[in-house]
Amino acid sequence: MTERCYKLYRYQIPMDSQVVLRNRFLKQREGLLVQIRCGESEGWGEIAPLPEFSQETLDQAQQQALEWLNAWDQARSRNEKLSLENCYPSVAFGLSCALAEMKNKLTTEGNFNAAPLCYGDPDELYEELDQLPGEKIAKIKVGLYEANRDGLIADMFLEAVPDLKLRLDTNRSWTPTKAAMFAKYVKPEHRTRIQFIEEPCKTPAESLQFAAETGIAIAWDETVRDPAFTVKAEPHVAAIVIKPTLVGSLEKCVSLIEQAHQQGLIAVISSSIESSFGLTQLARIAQQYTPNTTPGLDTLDLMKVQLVRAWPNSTLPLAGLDSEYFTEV
Ligand SMILES: O=C(O)CCC(=O)c1ccccc1C(=O)O
Ligand SMILES: [Mg+2]
Repeated sequence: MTERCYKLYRYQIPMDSQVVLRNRFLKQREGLLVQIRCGESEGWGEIAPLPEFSQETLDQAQQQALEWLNAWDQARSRNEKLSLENCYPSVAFGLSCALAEMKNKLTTEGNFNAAPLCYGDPDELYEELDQLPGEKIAKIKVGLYEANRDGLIADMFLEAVPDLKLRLDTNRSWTPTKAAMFAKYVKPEHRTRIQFIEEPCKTPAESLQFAAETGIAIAWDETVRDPAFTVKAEPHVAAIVIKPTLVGSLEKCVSLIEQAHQQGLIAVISSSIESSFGLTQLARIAQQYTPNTTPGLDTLDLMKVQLVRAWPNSTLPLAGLDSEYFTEV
């Protein structure tokens, strides 16, 4: 009989003091690493509900993960499978990753060419773009300042860097009037190099209307997590953004990716501010399932330390399971 065992490690790491999530500062990032072992095979995953975005709390996720693992152990001893269907998204994602790793279903190669993320200082982005290998693609958070300023900045980048493609993210913050102000400052000949704006307006209908009026492509992010969401090709919709920690199991994410590709849409694997452990696993998922798309994973530098697995070329210190950041559950 194969011996099965599992362990949870809870982590808490300090963040850059500047990180704001919706309405609050995120001073610490907390989550769990899960290890499962079946005989000689071992797999790991990260379960890290994101405050302000996930419905579940970390305590709820931890309890559910323990219950599932216990039930899984029993089910496996009867040679049965146990579904992740009814688990919280963060739990389903972390556990499905651990299972996939254990079964050697996840490639070891990763796509670490994440799109550099810019929160507003253009000079920082110029520097990063200079050093970017391959496709020149960057992401700017907009909707935080005035819409005409956002438009000016986007247009300036597109003018200054002729092979640059931009992703913009408004997080549903513009009214139709503000969205129109933004567009007014982006010259029509530059608009095709906006790969997409994620959720420009407060509602999907307004975002579609904006895209139709301006010819600027959009992408769904928040909308993907709407229980009623289905993948469908619509005019000016270029992409769906998939944040696995907020979406669910690897299988569910892969199904969304396949549906997107069938409909001619880009699927972008993106961060929910996981630790370097989770981010490197997301880079591997991106490499395996969206090999031609730059993932949105440039969030490691919001943290002060990396955990267990290092992101290539990151200068942040790497802490192990025996470090002060971990407690075994
Ligand atoms: O998508 C990316 O490139 C980075 C991740 C990101 O922007 C994000 C990370 C956590 C929560 C929300 C968001 C967002 O898309 O607004
Ligand atoms: Mg977004």
